[in-house]
Amino acid sequence: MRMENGELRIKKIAITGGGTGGHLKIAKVIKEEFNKRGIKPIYIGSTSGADKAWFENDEGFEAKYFLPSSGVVNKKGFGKINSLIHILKLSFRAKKLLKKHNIHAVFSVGGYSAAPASFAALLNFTPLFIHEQNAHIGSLNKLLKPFSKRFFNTFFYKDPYPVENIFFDTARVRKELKTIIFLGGSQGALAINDLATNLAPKLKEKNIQIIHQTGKRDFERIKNFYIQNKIDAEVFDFDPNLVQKISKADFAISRAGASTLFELAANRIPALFIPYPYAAGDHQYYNAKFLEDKNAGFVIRQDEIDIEKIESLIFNADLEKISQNLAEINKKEGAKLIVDEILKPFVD
Ligand SMILES: CC(=O)N[C@H]1[C@@H](OP(=O)(O)OP(=O)(O)OC[C@H]2O[C@@H](n3ccc(=O)[nH]c3=O)[C@H](O)[C@@H]2O)O[C@H](CO)[C@@H](O)[C@@H]1O
Repeated sequence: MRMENGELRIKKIAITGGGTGGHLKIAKVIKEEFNKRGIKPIYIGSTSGADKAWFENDEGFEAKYFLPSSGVVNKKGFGKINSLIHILKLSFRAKKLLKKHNIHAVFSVGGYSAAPASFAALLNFTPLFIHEQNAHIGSLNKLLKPFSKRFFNTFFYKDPYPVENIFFDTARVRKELKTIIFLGGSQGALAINDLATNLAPKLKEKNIQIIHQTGKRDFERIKNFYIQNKIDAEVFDFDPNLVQKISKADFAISRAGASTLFELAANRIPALFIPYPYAAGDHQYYNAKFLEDKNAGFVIRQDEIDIEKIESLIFNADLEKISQNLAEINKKEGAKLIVDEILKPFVD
């Protein structure tokens, strides 16, 4: 396992977890950092959620496994007990996979999809590294935290949040509002879509360009709205190259999922966050509050949306000041630091 002649000889890593885009994005960025170092990790995710869609055809992994794991948090009574037994069985399956690939470290991004391989790591005495994305610790991460070798988090421990370097490389200080972008997170958000359509006439009047990510469910409705109202807008459901859209904009109105939030911060684009109200522990609100407290963004709860107030905020915000303050929120090389830490025992 040790390094010989300055070279890392054995480095077998498993990445686990997913469910939604926010978790999967971390898994992807970390995988790419391992790939840069000539390491192809294995991936252990779930058949539920978006894991397969993101990684099934990803050649950056040596092998991919999708186990039938699902959440236990919202279940009660026998349902909960059955789910726990099911996870235990899957953990033994994952344990065999870790053995088969001779895995030296497991990196988890959390979520139900991470449960089997994380428990398997503990059963095998394999070091477990956890990345918690949010300002409120998820239930699986809370349970596993005391057993983890390292627990990464930007809000509590100031670890840089791993985002693709391109968000930093295309960053610029915003000074004037010419283009606005609406973002609903990996699945889109009806509340953000409705807010956008309410603001659109005023934005048109002020000659402000609109970019709008709708999510799949609401794409047709929103596209038709802009056509019917003769408002020019760049509308899309999901674009894997989101940075290209964000970097063109001068202000964002967005859900407060952690990956989106730190990508926006890296690009130094001022944002108004409308947190998803049902996120566990209200974590999207606390994610956004972290920025607002540093004068690096705004947060308004979904049930407190007031169009006039929001118009006034958008048109009067000191974009330059916020954009400058955003420089302190996230630092480049978040993925590099995590991978360095995971590989540390194998480097002299
Ligand atoms: C409802 C809910 O609980 N959502 C959680 C979920 O959010 P969600 O899955 O929406 O995740 P985030 O907002 O954190 O990230 C979305 C990711 O998808 C990417 N993207 C999005 C749109 C697009 O068109 N193209 C694209 O590539 C973004 O660049 C970003 O990297 O995981 C996050 C990370 O744990 C949490 O903070 C969120 O609270």
